[in-house]
Amino acid sequence: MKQLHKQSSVNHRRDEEIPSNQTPPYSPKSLKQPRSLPRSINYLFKEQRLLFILVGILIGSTFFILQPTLSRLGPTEVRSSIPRSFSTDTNTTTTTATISHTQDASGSYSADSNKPFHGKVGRVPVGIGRRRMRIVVTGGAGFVGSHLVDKLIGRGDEVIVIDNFFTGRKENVVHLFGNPRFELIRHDVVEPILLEVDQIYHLACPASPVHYKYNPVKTIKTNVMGTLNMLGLAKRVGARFLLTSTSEVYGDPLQHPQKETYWGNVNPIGERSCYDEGKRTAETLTMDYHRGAGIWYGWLLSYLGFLCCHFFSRIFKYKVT
Ligand SMILES: O=C(O)[C@H]1O[C@H](OP(=O)(O)OP(=O)(O)OC[C@H]2O[C@@H](n3ccc(=O)[nH]c3=O)[C@H](O)[C@@H]2O)[C@H](O)[C@@H](O)[C@@H]1O
Repeated sequence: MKQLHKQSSVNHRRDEEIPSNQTPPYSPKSLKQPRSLPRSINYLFKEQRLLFILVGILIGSTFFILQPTLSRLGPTEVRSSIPRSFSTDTNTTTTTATISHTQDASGSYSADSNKPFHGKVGRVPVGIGRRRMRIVVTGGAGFVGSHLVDKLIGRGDEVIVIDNFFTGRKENVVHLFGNPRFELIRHDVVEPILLEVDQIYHLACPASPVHYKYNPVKTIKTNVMGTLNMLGLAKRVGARFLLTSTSEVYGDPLQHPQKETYWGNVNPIGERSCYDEGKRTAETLTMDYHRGAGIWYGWLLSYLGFLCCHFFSRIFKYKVT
């Protein structure tokens, strides 16, 4: 303690030794006289100053002309090298969309490389575009879901994907990692989740017979409890809701093609019922929430047609009330 005290007193003395008049006394600058015009022009022409100014202007303009192009190539808008095709007609109440893909024997997908990507990412000036929406897509890492997510991100919305990766793959959405408008949550829809969103696209469900028959009880649980949870969320936060149903809800139909007024020819106890009846119940729940809670809803029926073992196309019929 004593030593410290000594040290501080020494420092104090040193401070005292510093001469107080080190900084020169303040002397106000004499006021500058405004330059005359010929002198300014002379100044510009000396030492090639005008040339340097012109070169500077040229570099600046080149940067601002090229900047929009460069930003489109930036990391946030980097698109998958896989071209995708998805078109919707939002001006009418009926929307059709087609997706063409090839599927390899292992069940992994790659898009038809001849198809151009129509979902152009354009720059919308601030204040002109519509309000950005926050959308949750369940099953967004799956085949249909990942294309839907691309479309939504492409039009400028924020997307939260919820998926338990039962059949979905991170590879389907990996090109969106790092995009500030994209989030991925590993979550099973049979458990409730609370998110603040404007719209819910509910796609989570094993879709192929191999997968939905693997654990039939889980399949129907996903359809019933998962849909209930998502409808509950929609009611709570006032979100619009879209359910992906299936043409399988008609069972073994006696009508071809099936109209939405047709109720089907179904088997509630067969091996496929976990999927068919699960989707039927999901439709029932959606309509009941719509009637009871006034949720705006839509549904998407998918018709799967195998053209050959490695190629298939799907046509979706989307009806919004
Ligand atoms: O053809 C149809 O009718 C089906 O089309 C799509 O299914 P799809 O994209 O073809 O199938 P997957 O690629 O297997 O995608 C389903 C997604 O749901 C996810 N999932 C599945 C099951 C589950 O319990 N939770 C869950 O998040 C899977 O991991 C996967 O990402 C829809 O997602 C299904 O709801 C619809 O029944």
